[in-house]
Amino acid sequence: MSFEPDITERLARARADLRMGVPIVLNGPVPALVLAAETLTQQRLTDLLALGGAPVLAITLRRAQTLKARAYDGDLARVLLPDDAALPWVQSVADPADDLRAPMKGPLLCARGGDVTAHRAALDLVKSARLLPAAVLLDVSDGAKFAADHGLTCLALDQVTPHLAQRSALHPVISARLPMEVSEAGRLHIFRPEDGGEEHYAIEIGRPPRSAPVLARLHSACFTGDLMGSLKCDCGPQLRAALAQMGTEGSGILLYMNQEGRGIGLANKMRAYSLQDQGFDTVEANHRLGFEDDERDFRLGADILKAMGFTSVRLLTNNPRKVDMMRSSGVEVTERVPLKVGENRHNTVYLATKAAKSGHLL
Ligand SMILES: Nc1nc2c(ncn2[C@@H]2O[C@H](COP(=O)(O)OP(=O)(O)OP(=O)(O)O)[C@@H](O)[C@H]2O)c(=O)[nH]1
Ligand SMILES: [Zn+2]
Repeated sequence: MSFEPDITERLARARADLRMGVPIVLNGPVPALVLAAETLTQQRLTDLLALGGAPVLAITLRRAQTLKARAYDGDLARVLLPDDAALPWVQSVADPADDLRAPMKGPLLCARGGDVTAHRAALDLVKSARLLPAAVLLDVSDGAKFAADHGLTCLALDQVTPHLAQRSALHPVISARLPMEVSEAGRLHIFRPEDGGEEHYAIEIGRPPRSAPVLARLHSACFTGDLMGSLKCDCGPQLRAALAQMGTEGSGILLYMNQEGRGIGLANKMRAYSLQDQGFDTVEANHRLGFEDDERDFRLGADILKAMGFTSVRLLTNNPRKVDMMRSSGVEVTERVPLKVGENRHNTVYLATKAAKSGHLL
């Protein structure tokens, strides 16, 4: 029946459920009930514990390393919930906010052996829902029946896993003229992903010929820097300098990617800022939260360029990963154009950390 949602649509629904604190069921060889740790309530935790069995809190290897929990599963760990687990226990394993003030009393006991496909998919899902990367899972005997009885979204794990590994296709929605301070010949293009995720934008300055390398900037959203004039990073000045250079040259493409906080979302970026207030640097803060230092998929930017007919760029960046990713995605980078602006006394350490730990060019 054509009205039935396909796996892409069901995954979007599952992300929305997890963000609202509603459980989902991942139906594989060992069906599992899944709840995002961040949006778990005491009532749902109590109900989950009443089901019996051995619930676990899945966390990433990064978070496990901070907590000194044994990650027997390589990229993740399954921390066993104590019988009397209450919500604050789940929150303090998932969220590093109080790591220093009230360190977890260990040791945390972790499951080993068995299949972790559901746990891995659950972590992918909560990450893509822009929540903390931690999820509570409980094995249930009949996943489809459990989901139907409780009105929950039920996903077949053998469809979920290959789907999460792919990136979503982006489709052009609309474009319109946008006269701007840097150039009156501006045009804004909107691209929408199929997976229900955030839209990305391309700002075209002038009418760059598709046959020659275009001056291009792959810019990740930074609400604090781009809009609020934050001095903690260099994003706002980089955005304005890139547009100004395109205006001066008379043509260019600025891709404004809604990958806030290097792909972890604004709420998680603010969690990282709060950890930075406790003395951790930008990379350590991401790791303590359970993220990699950079969770962005730059290939989306290459997808937009190609959709617009560009095959070759002069890329405004100090980040060699952006250059590498463009090239491996089939977009030629004829030149890396450095973008050194916006250093101030608040972001000197941030910029030095990116150079030392993330390979940014000074
Ligand atoms: N997680 C996290 N994200 C941050 C922090 N500071 C800035 N960001 C984000 O970092 C990203 C910076 O994006 P870009 O300026 O496009 O990328 P870049 O890797 O610095 O590379 P170039 O500017 O091209 O050299 C934005 O998404 C910001 O929101 C931080 O301390 N933690
Ligand atoms: Zn920024």
